[in-house]
Amino acid sequence: MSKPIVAVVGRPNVGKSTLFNSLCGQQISIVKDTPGVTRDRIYAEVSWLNHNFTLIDTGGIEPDTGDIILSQMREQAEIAIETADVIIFMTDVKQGLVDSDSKVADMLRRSHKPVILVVNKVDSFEKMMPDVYEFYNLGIGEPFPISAVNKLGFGEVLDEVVSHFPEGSDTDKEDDRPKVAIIGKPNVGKSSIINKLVGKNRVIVSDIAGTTRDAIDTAIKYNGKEYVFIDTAGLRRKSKIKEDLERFSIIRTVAAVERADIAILVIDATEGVTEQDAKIAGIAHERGKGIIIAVNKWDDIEKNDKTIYEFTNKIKDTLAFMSYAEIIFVSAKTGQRLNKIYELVDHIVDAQTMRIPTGVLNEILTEAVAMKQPPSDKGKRLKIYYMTQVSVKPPTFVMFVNDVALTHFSYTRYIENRIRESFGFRGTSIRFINRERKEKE
Ligand SMILES: Nc1nc2c(ncn2[C@@H]2O[C@H](COP(=O)(O)OP(=O)(O)OP(=O)(O)O)[C@@H](O)[C@H]2O)c(=O)[nH]1
Ligand SMILES: Nc1nc2c(ncn2[C@@H]2O[C@H](COP(=O)(O)OP(=O)(O)OP(=O)(O)O)[C@@H](O)[C@H]2O)c(=O)[nH]1
Repeated sequence: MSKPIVAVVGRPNVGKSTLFNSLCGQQISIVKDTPGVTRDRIYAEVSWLNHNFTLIDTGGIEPDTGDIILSQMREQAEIAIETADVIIFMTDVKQGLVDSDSKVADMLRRSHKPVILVVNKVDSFEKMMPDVYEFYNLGIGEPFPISAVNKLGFGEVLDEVVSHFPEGSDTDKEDDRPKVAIIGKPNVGKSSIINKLVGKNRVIVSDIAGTTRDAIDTAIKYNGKEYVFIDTAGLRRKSKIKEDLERFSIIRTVAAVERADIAILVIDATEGVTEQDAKIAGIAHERGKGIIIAVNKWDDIEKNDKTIYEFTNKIKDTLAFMSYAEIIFVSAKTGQRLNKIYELVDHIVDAQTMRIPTGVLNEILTEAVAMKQPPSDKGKRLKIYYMTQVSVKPPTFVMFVNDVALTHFSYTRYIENRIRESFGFRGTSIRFINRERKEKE
């Protein structure tokens, strides 16, 4: 399932943050013990009618001179054109039409992406509409007046946004080739890995159904089967601002991971695992994607018989929130163990789509509860009546309980571990939903 991406572009101070917060307010989910990029508010999930999409704020830090603003807006627009299905171009009725708006509008028009022109700070539609019409001059269509602060005009804008989504973008595709995003910090060897895997096995990529992005996808045939690799490497941005570079790389990662079943997080063996790796890994984890951690440049470090063990421990420590991830040690230079990636991808796809019969699941639950009592609070004990698997990719289980307030993260984790001991589910996260049910048994 690939969710559409909507990017917001606009000058500093036009109200992007306000729009973002008003639209996403309660919906920004902070996943427990995930190092959250969501907290930096670069992207968030939005639901409108029957559509779900990822909203991205391309705006970076605030520059202080006109020149920098323009060059920064160009970068924002480029990143939006590159990654988004629909672009919201945001302007400000109070500042009026500015020269840099026109230049960016030209860029967006040439991209042939759907662009929705939004004019913010129209706090009174009645009084300010004449000023809004001025924005027709940008030549990118009808301006939509909104007031981000007062949440006015959102319905019209969102209707317009979802009307541009590619047909069937939020339903499952008939394309059943595994889709694998290669993610990681700059310079860890993402392109080198893809290039080595390609060797002589590249096949021409046909469009992945439902996407309008000019993606850098590579289809590779291995053992008679096709795999699609989605690259986030290259395209080095010229920005001198470090925060912007990081923001852009996060946006591209979100866009790639959104379209993938599995993410390969590439780590540089010569640098070890870092907080930045954890941040990038969190993007795939939050989305419930399959995960392979590939420790690359394995040829380039000194090793003894404990090195793999020590490295594995360090990864498990820094990336404790995804202990289910598969870990491999590879070299894009020598090709060492690279072909094992296909095998792991196949296994993970199986794990992501595995369905456990309710009967078997409940045998495990009964045994788990007998071995360790559920938590209690103020004399009342949690009861788990039964559980059932409701979906796949990632495997999701509903637990019917007497009182949701009594459920506890650590006990759910305990149940998860019991389930993993029985069924593996290697390489994929699994999710639990607690649902209250009237006591009757
Ligand atoms: N009157 C009015 N003010 C608004 C509205 N939306 C935002 N503002 C104000 O405009 C200012 C800038 O808003 P932000 O949301 O921080 O703008 P931004 O585009 O995210 O700015 P950067 O973070 O610099 O890119 C704030 O003082 C907001 O309160 C609106 O609908 N009406
Ligand atoms: N020794 C060694 N060097 C490697 C290996 N893989 C990549 N490199 C080197 O690491 C550098 C970065 O490799 P790239 O493949 O460009 O890295 P990337 O992650 O695609 O980088 P960005 O485009 O910045 O995102 C290059 O100089 C490669 O030659 C490896 O397995 N062993």
